[in-house]
Amino acid sequence: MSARIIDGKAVAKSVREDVAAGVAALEKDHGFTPGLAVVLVGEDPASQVYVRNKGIATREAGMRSIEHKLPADTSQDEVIALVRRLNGDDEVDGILVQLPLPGHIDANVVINEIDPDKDVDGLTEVNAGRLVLGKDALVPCTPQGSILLIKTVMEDMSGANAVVLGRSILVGKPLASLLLAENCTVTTAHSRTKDLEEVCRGADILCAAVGRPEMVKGDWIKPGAVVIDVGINRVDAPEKGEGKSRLVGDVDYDAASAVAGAITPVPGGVGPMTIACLLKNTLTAAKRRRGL
Ligand SMILES: Nc1nc(=O)c2c([nH]1)NC[C@@H]1CN(c3ccc(C(=O)N[C@@H](CCC(=O)O)C(=O)O)cc3)C=[N+]21
Ligand SMILES: [Mg+2]
Repeated sequence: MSARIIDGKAVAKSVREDVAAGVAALEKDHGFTPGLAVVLVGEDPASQVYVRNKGIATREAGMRSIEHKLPADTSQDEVIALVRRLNGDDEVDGILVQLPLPGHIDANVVINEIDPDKDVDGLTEVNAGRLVLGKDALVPCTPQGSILLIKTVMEDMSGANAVVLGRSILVGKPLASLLLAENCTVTTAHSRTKDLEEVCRGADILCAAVGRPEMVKGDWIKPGAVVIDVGINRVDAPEKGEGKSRLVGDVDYDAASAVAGAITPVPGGVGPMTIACLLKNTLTAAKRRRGL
């Protein structure tokens, strides 16, 4: 094991402390407290855990958490009506609609109802457009957190070959835009990419965001590369006992950390940064909405 381990939990803690300080300053100087509204439709257990953790983190940062839990059979129109109400509520600075939504609801339609200035997930067409155009956007949390982690081990990404594995709207596409803004030479690789392993071997920065447990092998990695593992996959762990599971990333961590220069673990890497950046975006949205 030679790679430096990038401690996402520690970096996330420091981001959250900065947010808390910013929130306290807003309270003191302007007398208001930012509020984050989270909308959860249905009873998916993993989503319930995320939403609970987001609520805790929001309050820990000194902000208000407004939680709307709707039954799984809520209609798309009802969800849209709630989003519109939150758009018009001055106490609400950020709106997050927890994904995935139940199958009868079109997530794209619901997400695009969110006021772009309250879109703390950065998923509306307006924010995606602003990001690509290099304008002030609310930037999706996971890619934003990934960039912050790279910066802890690389002073200047300029000219580096960055490979993003995966082209999702949530992670791959916005991450490629952010790396380009850092002056990287960016390749977005995906399931149809030819010579995928060879493409990865050229990466000074390799970001894996495909959702396939341990797909990236040690010999796909350039010696000394920075490896950002965005995947959070729950797999069976019979060695821990019957019915037990564990979390693994998209990268074969043990093999990769023998080759890489720096690597994020799973858990404790990108995941905690996602929530920290959500709080950061909520503070940013609260200030911008009030012209601060
Ligand atoms: N509108 C929307 N925005 C999201 O950002 C969003 C979403 N929907 N739906 C679900 C996914 C998933 N997600 C995670 C956030 C933090 C961790 C996290 O902190 N993970 C811990 C481990 C947690 C555990 O032990 O299960 C870690 O990686 O160390 C994981 C996953 C945000 N998501
Ligand atoms: Mg993908």
